[in-house]
Amino acid sequence: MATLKINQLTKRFGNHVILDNLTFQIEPNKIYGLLGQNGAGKSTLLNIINNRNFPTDGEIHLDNSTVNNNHDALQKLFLMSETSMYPKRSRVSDMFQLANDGYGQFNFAMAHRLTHSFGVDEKAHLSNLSTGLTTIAKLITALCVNADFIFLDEPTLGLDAGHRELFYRELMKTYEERPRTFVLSTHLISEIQNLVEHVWILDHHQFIRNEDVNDLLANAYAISGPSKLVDEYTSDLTILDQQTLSNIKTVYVVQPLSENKVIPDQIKIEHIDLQRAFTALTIGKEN
Ligand SMILES: Nc1ncnc2c1ncn2[C@@H]1O[C@H](COP(=O)(O)OP(=O)(O)OP(=O)(O)O)[C@@H](O)[C@H]1O
Repeated sequence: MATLKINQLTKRFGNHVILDNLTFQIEPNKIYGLLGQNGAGKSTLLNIINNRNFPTDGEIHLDNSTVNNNHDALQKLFLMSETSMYPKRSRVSDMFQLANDGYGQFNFAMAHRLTHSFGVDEKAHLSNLSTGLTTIAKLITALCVNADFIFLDEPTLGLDAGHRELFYRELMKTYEERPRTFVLSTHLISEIQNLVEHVWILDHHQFIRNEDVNDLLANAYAISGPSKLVDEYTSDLTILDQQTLSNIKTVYVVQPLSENKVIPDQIKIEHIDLQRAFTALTIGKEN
């Protein structure tokens, strides 16, 4: 299966740079997380990759063919986003039919099963659905469409905890049955930590991280203890974020720690999760 290659992609709105010279690959059969604060440029990036917006500079290739306005290449890509692409009077079943018309081999059996599990009426008009049910209808379409690269922009918008859990389970199930690539852009980072294999963290127009989640987390630490000892122990590290409570200081780092350095008894070093690492890497370093 082909690899998507994004080469020196820049996007400006007027004089405002949104994406600055991004080069990266999206490989087959992998689940990615695209993370970034509000306004970082995640939707813009996904829209450009999916030919719904155009880059100021740069190119996107599926192996050796350009994706821009290339029907065959675009047939392998599907974007589920907040923006509705459907006529107002569409029913849920029309979404499935359109996905079948556009991509072929829509998995209707799975879609019927999922509408039942999520409690969505296939005959319902989209305009009558709540925010959460609209998201569910779009998600079911995305999970059942016949595409090799599926991009989910805010896939859990308006979903309650039970439905989010059901979605994560169904995503894993269909991924195991028919591996393909999923890219999830979401703010619910803790919830996708165990789902995604690789993350891109978009900050200040560029990827500040483009790596496997396990590698990132293997080097993501909270180091705490008496302030003076923490300062001494971390003097050669890049502190991304810190908190002090009474005399106890906690600092956050995302980098390998030297194995040769003696850890004082009063210093505690713990691994942190993806949400905490993300906050340290983005918001933390600004404070
Ligand atoms: N058509 C447009 N014209 C001008 N500016 C735009 C346009 N679309 C997006 N922007 C700006 O580009 C920036 C990135 O927006 P984008 O929606 O891609 O961010 P995001 O990371 O998806 O944000 P969020 O997490 O809040 O959804 C924002 O500052 C936004 O205001």
